[in-house]
Amino acid sequence: MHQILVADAISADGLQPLLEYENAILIEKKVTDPGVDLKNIEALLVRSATKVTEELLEEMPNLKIIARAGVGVDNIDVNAATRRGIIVVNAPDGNTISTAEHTFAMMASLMRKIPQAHQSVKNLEWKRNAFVGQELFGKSLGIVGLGRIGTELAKRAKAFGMNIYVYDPFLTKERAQQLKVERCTLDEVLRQADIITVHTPLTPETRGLIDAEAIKKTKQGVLFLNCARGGIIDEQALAEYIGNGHVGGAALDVFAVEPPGEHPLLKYDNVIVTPHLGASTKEAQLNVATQVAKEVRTYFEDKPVSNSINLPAMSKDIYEKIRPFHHLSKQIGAILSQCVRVGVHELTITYAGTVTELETSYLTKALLAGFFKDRIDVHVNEVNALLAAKERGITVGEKIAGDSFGYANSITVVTKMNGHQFTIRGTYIENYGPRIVCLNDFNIDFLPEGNLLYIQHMDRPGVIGRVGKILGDHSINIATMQVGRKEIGGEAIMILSFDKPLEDPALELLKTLDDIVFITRINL
Ligand SMILES: NC(=O)C1=CN([C@@H]2O[C@H](COP(=O)(O)OP(=O)(O)OC[C@H]3O[C@@H](n4cnc5c(N)ncnc54)[C@H](O)[C@@H]3O)[C@@H](O)[C@H]2O)C=CC1
Ligand SMILES: O=C(O)C(=O)COP(=O)(O)O
Repeated sequence: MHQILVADAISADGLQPLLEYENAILIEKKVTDPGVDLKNIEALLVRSATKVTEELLEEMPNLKIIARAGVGVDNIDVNAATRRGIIVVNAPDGNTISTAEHTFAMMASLMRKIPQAHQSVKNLEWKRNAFVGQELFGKSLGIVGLGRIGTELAKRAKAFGMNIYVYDPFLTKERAQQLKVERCTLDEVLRQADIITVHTPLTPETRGLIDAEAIKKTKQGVLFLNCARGGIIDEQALAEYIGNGHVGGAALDVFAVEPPGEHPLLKYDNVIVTPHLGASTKEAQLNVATQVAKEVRTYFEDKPVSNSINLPAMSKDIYEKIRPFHHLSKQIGAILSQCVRVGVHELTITYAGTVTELETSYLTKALLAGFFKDRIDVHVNEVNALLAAKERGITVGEKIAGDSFGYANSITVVTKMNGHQFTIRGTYIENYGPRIVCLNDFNIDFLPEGNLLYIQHMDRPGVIGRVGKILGDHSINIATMQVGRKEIGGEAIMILSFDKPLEDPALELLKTLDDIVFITRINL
């Protein structure tokens, strides 16, 4: 049973895919609640409230997947999760419309002083002259970050007759033309806009993007909106420029520290605020909860997740195509690891034939995961495989080649260690399955599954018979046997498979046989 901790307020309706999943138990508690057995939790579902720190991950050794029911993952230490092989997924588009609408509502409220007027009437006042506002029509809106939310906001602002100036280093000219927005530098946005709104993620690059220097460049009376993340606009600088009258007001849904407590910005009448409500609609919460619940279930059903922050995205169709090669790559890695029981410093993986049409970097990671499994005590998967290799000083190279050795496809790994090298090649044959077709430069053909024995021996009469006798004496039934050699009388290999694992006594006796050069069990 997979234990899933729902640590923040996530829509119960949206969690249906997990509630209906017979292999999961849902625990709705905060990570700090007494009695939560963090050690056994395999999936953690959060919004922005729970801070998923390295310290928390330390306490969760069985955690496999963190699902963020929303967009921003700045509350999650993604690097620490990646190092531990924990997949991080989010729900990137479930709350786009809600957040764009909220930003628009904040902008309109700020321009027409609705919250202040509302409070005044509630206070039994009727001050019509105190709340004279401004029209949105004809004003310049500066958007910093034209992603999903920025784009939806731009469309709505266009409909209200606003002129849109955008700063987004990743925005192409074509996209800007299509959306009828003006592509600018940050300085141009700062100088031209009547209202400036930020819609970037919070990253080291965007933290303090709008600081005192930036605010100094804006028009007198400019208005600021932040419905993205606290900290993108420097709060101290904003408070200073509202205080000196240069900035005409601000609408804030987010703060650097939430809740903000006694914050200097809260004392100004021309600052309107909401408690991080951008995504708080029934629709958005249902969307994001459903998205992450499906992702977690998909993960536990051993299928590819779609919205991972630390894994490549893959559609179901692509996954179906890559699946046999993914399995083959893992098996190649595992065979390699069991054949080469010394430290390696280089792995070069060459893909040829039909497999090159697929995402080979994903296969490389799977191969490394197979290689590190049972070799190191850290759980290695596609998420942290490259990091694990780097940390251990293993250079991983990936090549695409034209020659697939007569097969429709091939994956060849050349491993280098202490002046030696070891080569393994596999292929996937449609309607037949995965095959290892070369091992240590010997051509061979075996199915990479089950309990195998790899023997390298001198090609002399009687060797196979003596091996068979020892196995027979130990009541070990040989299921399959493949042999290969380079030349008559030279070295040869045999790969045997058994119905059950080969026990030590038989292996030790086999090692004593003359003409055996190398022998190792391979358990897959
Ligand atoms: N208030 C709330 O409840 C919500 C807040 N958010 C916040 O809004 C942010 C944006 O969400 P989406 O639009 O869905 O993300 P997105 O990834 O679609 O868009 C982000 C945009 O920012 C741009 N960008 C990145 N670095 C930049 C930089 N240095 N300068 C200018 N532009 C830069 C990117 O090119 C991209 O176009 C999220 O990261 C999240 O923090 C999201 C949902 C709800
Ligand atoms: O999706 C986001 O990035 C948000 O900021 C929404 O946060 P929330 O899930 O409402 O805590």
